[in-house]
Amino acid sequence: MAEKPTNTSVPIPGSEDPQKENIRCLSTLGHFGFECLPTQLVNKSIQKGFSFNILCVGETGIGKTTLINTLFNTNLKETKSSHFYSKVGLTVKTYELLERNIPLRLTVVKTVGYGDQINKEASYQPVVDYLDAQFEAYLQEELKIKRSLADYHDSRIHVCLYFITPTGHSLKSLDLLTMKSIDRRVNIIPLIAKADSLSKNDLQRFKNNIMSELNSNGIQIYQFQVDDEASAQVNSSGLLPFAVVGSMEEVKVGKRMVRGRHYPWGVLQEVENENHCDFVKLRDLLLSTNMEDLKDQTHTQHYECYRSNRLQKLGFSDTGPDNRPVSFQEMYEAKRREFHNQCQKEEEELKQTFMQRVKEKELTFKDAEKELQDKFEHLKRIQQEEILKLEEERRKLEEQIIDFYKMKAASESAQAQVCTNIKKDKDRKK
Ligand SMILES: Nc1nc2c(ncn2[C@@H]2O[C@H](COP(=O)(O)OP(=O)(O)OP(=O)(O)O)[C@@H](O)[C@H]2O)c(=O)[nH]1
Repeated sequence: MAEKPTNTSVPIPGSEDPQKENIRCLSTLGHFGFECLPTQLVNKSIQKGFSFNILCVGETGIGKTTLINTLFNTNLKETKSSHFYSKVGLTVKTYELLERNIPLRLTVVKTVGYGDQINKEASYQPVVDYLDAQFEAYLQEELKIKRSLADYHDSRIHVCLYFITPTGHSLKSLDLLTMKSIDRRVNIIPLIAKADSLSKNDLQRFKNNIMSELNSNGIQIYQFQVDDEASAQVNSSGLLPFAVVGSMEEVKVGKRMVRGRHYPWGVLQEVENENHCDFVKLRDLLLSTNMEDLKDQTHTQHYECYRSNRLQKLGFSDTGPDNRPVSFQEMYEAKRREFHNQCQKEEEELKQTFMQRVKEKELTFKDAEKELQDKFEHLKRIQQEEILKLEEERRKLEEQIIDFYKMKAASESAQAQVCTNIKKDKDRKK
């Protein structure tokens, strides 16, 4: 593309026009040219609207819903969950919020029944699976030929608010297990929930214990961006994890109405008083200064990590076996060849196995045939012997019959002779 001449007036040394020295320079009242780019971006973003996805992980009744309501100063309708679920579940709800004409599509994902089971693996696995499923859905959309990423509802989680039970001691094994398994998948911000139940000294000790446990277990939590002074301080000032108190209850203090928790003994815990808890710091850092960074980190760090692992598992890589960079086309061709060779190899192996089995079967059939033939010959021999025996017996029987008839004839003629002789005797006597 041809470069357009620019309108900048950089004076060339020695070329000052003495006539122009008296020209007045007026600064413009409006904005012109590309200095309007940020305005264009702002207008476009407002038109498009913003979206933010929060995952709240914490035990049942730890104050997840109350804190989200307090953060967004709204009343997101939630049903209370029970302690008797057989496994951990997740509720996903999306709300359309508006603050001074800035639309925000807020998705709140909340654990249900977390920490109520004996099997710890069953408690954190659904969270891990959910995070991966959102990355997978985005990856599938990216890999489509016809992508619609502009209006795609990106459900990847931008931040995980991890609610730590205010025991005052240390983290539970479930906290460590869960955070360890999700820290490469999401930006974790640890919170001490219901911090009003801890004294000031206990709270600071608890915070120190938690941070040293997270460090010693190599758990990576979200690092607030360093180009913002207030955010950068948080990383090293001992403020983390944020001690938060949630409440939507409005109480009159002097002439102003504040949100706070009123106790039976009369003291008031103000939610938005920085001397009472870290709620304001959390809200400022989360919503005012770091929201875009959280989304960036989700895309550039966590999603990128998932994507590269997933593609590597599918056999893709940026370099060949000789460490030479390879293009996607080359990789595709190599994979296709590899697949083709693999198919051929498997086909060959199948053929060999088939031939081997045919040979084996043939041998078995031959053996069986021979066995049958032998049996047949044996039976035939037995049958012939039987026939011969029967023939012999028949012959003997026939001889006996002939003898019998002969004897019968002889006896009949003898009987006839006797009868004749008797008759003759009788006739003679007469
Ligand atoms: N003391 C104290 N109580 C709180 C705080 N936040 C919430 N609660 C109370 O804790 C109870 C449970 O709060 P929810 O916000 O419903 O807790 P949840 O974690 O969303 O509960 P499930 O969704 O049912 O697991 C309610 O009675 C709240 O008023 C807090 O900061 N301090």
